[in-house]
Amino acid sequence: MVGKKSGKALRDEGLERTDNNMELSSWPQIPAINQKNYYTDYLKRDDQNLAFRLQNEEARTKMTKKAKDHDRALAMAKTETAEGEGEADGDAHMEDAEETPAEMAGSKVIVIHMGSQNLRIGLASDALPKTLPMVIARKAATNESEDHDEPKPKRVKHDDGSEIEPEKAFGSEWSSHFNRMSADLKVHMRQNKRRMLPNSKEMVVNYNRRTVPEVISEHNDPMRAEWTELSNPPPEYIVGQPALRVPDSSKPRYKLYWPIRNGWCNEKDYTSKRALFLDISLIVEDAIKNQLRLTSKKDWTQYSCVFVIPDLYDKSYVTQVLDMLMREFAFARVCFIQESLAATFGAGFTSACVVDIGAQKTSICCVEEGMCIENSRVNLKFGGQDVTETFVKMMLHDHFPYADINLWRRHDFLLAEELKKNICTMNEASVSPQVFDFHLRVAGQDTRKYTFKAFDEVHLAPMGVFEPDIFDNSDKITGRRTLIDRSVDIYDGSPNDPTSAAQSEILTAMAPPLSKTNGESQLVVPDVQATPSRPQHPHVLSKVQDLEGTPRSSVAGSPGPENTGTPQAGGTSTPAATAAAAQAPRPPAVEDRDDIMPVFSLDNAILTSIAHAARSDEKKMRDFIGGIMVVGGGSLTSGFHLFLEERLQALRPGFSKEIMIGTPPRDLDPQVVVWKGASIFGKLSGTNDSWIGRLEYDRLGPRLMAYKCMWAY
Ligand SMILES: Nc1ncnc2c1ncn2[C@@H]1O[C@H](COP(=O)(O)OP(=O)(O)OP(=O)(O)O)[C@@H](O)[C@H]1O
Repeated sequence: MVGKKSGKALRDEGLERTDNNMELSSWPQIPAINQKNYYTDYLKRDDQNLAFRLQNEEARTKMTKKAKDHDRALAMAKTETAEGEGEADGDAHMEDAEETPAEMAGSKVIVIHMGSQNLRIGLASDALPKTLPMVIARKAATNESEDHDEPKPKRVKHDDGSEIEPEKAFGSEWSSHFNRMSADLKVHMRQNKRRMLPNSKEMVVNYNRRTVPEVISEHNDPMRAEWTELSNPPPEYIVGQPALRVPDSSKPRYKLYWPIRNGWCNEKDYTSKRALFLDISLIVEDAIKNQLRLTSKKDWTQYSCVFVIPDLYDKSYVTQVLDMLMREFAFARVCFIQESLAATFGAGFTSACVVDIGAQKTSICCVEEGMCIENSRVNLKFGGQDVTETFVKMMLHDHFPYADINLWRRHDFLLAEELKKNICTMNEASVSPQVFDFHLRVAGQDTRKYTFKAFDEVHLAPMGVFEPDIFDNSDKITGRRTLIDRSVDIYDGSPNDPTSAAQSEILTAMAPPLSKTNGESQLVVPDVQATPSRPQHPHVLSKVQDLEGTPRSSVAGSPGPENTGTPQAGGTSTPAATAAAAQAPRPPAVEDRDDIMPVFSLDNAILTSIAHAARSDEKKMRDFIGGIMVVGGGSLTSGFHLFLEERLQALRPGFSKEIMIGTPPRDLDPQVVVWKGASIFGKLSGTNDSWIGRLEYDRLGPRLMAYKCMWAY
C-alpha cells in the first residue's frame, strides 16, 4: 500500500509500532470546557459557608424566640385586661419582659487581657477587672537572680573583678548620654525661668555617699511584707501575686517565668512552645478559678470568652490561643478584639489615636469608625519597666545608698517599681534636690530604712520614652522566632503576619545600613550588646514600600520645627527628591524585620502613625492629632500628658493649637480602659459577628478566622 512502510522498514528507522492500533480507552473523551462560558457559584454564596449559615440560624432562632415572647406577653396582657385587674397596657408588660432578662448581660462572658506584666481578667458584667501579675513561679534548682551572673542593671567592673566607681559603672557612652540629658534639662528649665541651684547634683551625690541605712528589727516594722508560705509538700508552681512574693532564698528554690515578654511570647526564657503555652494556660486557669470563682472547669462550657490581642499580632499566637480557649478551656464561644480598638470602645470614642504605654511595649494605632487603620499601627519595645530600670541606673550613677540593688531579685524589683511610681515625674516644676526614703524588706532579714536624695533622675528616667537609647535594649529581641515560627501563606509560603506602613517606616529608620556582598545587598545586624547606645535616628522621609509591595509615599516629615507637619501629597518627585529617595534607607525584607529592634522616640512614632492614618488628608490629620488618647500603666507618671503635648507642639508647630492629649473619660484608670472596651464588646448582642462557636471550630479550625475577624486576617 502506498504510504505504508513495511514492518522491516519501520524497525530500521527505530519506529516499530508495538500497540494494536486501538484507542487507549473505550470511555468517551470529553473536550475541555471553554472557560469563557464557564460558570459556577461554588463558594460564592453565603449559604455555602458554615460560619454564615450558623450565624443566620442563630439569628433566626433568636427572632422566633422574640416573636414567641411577644405573643405570650400580648396574650397575658389581654387576659389581665379581661379580668379587669390592671390599667396597664400590653406595651408596659412587654417592656417589663424585656427589662428583666434571665441573667445580667455579660455575666457569662469572660474577658481576658494579657500583658507583659499584668493579666486583667473579669466577667463582662463586672465594672472593673481583677489585675494580677502575669507570672508563674516554678520549682527549680536556682532562682532567677542566681541564674544570672550579672546583676540588673548590669555594672562594668575593673579587669580584676573589683567594683568600679558608680559614675563609670554603666560605661562611658551611657554616662555621657545621661550627662547630656541632664545638661539639656538644665537649659530647658532655665529657658522656662525655673530656678535651680548650680550645684544640685553635687549636693545629691554628697548626701547619698554619706547616708547609711537604719536597721529596724522585723517585729518593730509595722509594714513588714507578707511572704508566700510554702505548703508541705511544696507545690510544683505558684501563680500571680503569691509567685512574686516567694522569698528568693526559699527552700526549695522557685524560678519566675513571665510568658509574655515585650508584648510577644517569651521565646528567650522558655525552651519549648509547649512549656510556654502551658504556663499561659495555668496562669489564666488559676485566675478564672480563684479570681472569678468559677472553680469547676465543667461549667466553663457555658461561658464565652473575649480575648484581647495586640494590634500588630502574630497569627500563630492567635491560632494557638484560640486552640487553648476552645479545646483546653472548652469555652462555648470565643472572639478576639485588637487592643487599640478595645481602648476606643472603653473610652467611648469613635475615632482616636490610641497610645498604649505598657510595661515592656508601647503601641500606637489610629482608630476610625470602629476599625484600626492598618497602616498606622506601631509597636515599640519599651515601656514602664525600662523606666524603672533606667531610674535605678541613674540613681546608682549618683551614688544611690543601696548600691547592691539587683532587679533580678523579687524584693528589689518590687521596691524599684514602687520607688518609680512614687517619685518619678514629668513635671519640670518638681525637679529639685529632694530627700526620699524607703524600707528594704528581705525575707528573713531585718528591715533597713534608707534615705537618699534625688534630683533630675526622677524626670530623666521617664523622659527615656522620648530618648529610648538611654534604655538597655540589648536583649529585647533575643530568642525571637526560635520557638514559634513565623506564619506563612499556605499557597506561596511568604510571611503573612500583619504589618503596617508606619511600622515599616520606623523599622527602616532603625535598620542598620545595607552592605554589599557578592553583589547582593545584605542586612548587617550590629552586635547591639557592643553598641548599647545608638545615635538618635533621624526621622526618615522616604518612599515606604509596604509588604504587599505597593510603593507608598511617606508623609511623616522630619521632626524639626521647620516642618509644619502638613502632610505631603504623594507622587510628586523632584530630581533632588529622587536622589534623596535613592540614598534613603530601603525598608528591610520581611524576613529581616525580626532582627531589628523597634525602639523609636515616642513623639516621632505618634506623628508617623498619624501621618500614615491621615494619608495626606489634612482634616484627618487634625482630627487625629487633636484626639490622642494615652492609656496603659506607663502613662500614669505625673505630668506625662502635658509633657507629651509640649513635645508634639515643638515637632509640629503648625498644629500646636489642635494637639490635645486626652485621658479616658469618667476617671477610668488608663490601665483598664482596654479591658473595659473588650467587656463592652463582649456584651454587644446581635451586632457582634466575630464569635467563633464550638461546632464551626471543630469543623473548620483556625481557618474560620478569615471569616470572623473584623480586620483582614
Ligand atoms: N502610678 C504609676 N506611675 C508610673 N508608672 C506606673 C504607675 N502605675 C503603673 N505603672 C507602670 O505601668 C506598667 C504596667 O502597665 P500595664 O499593666 O498597662 O502593662 P502590661 O499591659 O502588663 O504590659 P504590656 O502592655 O507591655 O504588655 C508597669 O511598668 C508599671 O510600673
